[in-house]
Amino acid sequence: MKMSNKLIENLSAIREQAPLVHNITNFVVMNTTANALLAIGASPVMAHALHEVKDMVNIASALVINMGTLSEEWVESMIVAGEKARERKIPVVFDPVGAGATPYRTSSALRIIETCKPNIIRGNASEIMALVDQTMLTKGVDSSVAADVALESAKILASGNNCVVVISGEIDFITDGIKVESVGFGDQLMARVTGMGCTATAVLGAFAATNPNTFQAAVFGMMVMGITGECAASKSIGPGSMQMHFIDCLYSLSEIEIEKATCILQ
Ligand SMILES: Nc1ncnc2c1ncn2[C@@H]1O[C@H](COP(=O)(O)OP(=O)(O)OP(=O)(O)O)[C@@H](O)[C@H]1O
Ligand SMILES: Cc1ncsc1CCO
Ligand SMILES: [Mg+2]
Repeated sequence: MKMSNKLIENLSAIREQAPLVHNITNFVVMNTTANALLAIGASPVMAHALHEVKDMVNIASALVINMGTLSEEWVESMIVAGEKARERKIPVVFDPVGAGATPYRTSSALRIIETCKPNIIRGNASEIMALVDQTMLTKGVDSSVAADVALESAKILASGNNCVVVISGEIDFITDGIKVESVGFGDQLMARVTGMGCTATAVLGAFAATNPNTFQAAVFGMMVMGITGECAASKSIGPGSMQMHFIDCLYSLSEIEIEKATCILQ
């Protein structure tokens, strides 16, 4: 089967099954990531209370953990939810937002990885490097280096934790420690909208919920992010309209658009 057909099959599975994606995410992106998940055809729920996360994981098809606005109580909820997800064998996707910006973020990210054993870790280059080299500094939540600079760190992180690592940027890299895929779709306006990376992580949750091949789900999720980003940028005059068009393009993304975007890759 052609790669584009497999991607379309994975996207159709999301739209048909509407998997429940449980997000423990940050205050900045709760609304936009819920809208992105709805637009792609998944069913989002945001829930972080310690008293309910186990029960929510119990009915979910994937768990997305994002530490963008972390606090000690939230980290406890993330760990309890992650452990329950492992027990149920549903995919866990982790976004180490701002790892490397403060020691608390870096140590919390490492603790979450250790206990929740995520299937996919998605971050920008600085965040991924900070998880491997603790002297690396991240400028808040933004990367200060290009994605390819973090590739060796991503491989080490993936091999050491038996997971798939995604580095996002102008070019995205996906690795399981041995294989490496790159995704070149996307537009620079994406980096001017807050939470595009968090949206990518949530979208990966929807792909992983409906595709047992985690590596493939990660590649497809990033391809859809990039193709949608290009579609949205072509209709936008700046970050505000970009944010709106991104949701609309995700909703209407068609087989023809996917075929057209990927035909050069066959
Ligand atoms: N210059 C660029 N050209 C093309 N695509 C880009 C560019 N910068 C980012 N992207 C895309 O935007 C999305 C978000 O990636 P980015 O690396 O900016 O995440 P992030 O830094 O974690 O963002 P945030 O913390 O705001 O959520 C990815 O899908 C990525 O491919
Ligand atoms: C800006 C910002 N600060 C904490 S989380 C977040 C959303 C993008 O990562
Ligand atoms: Mg981020």
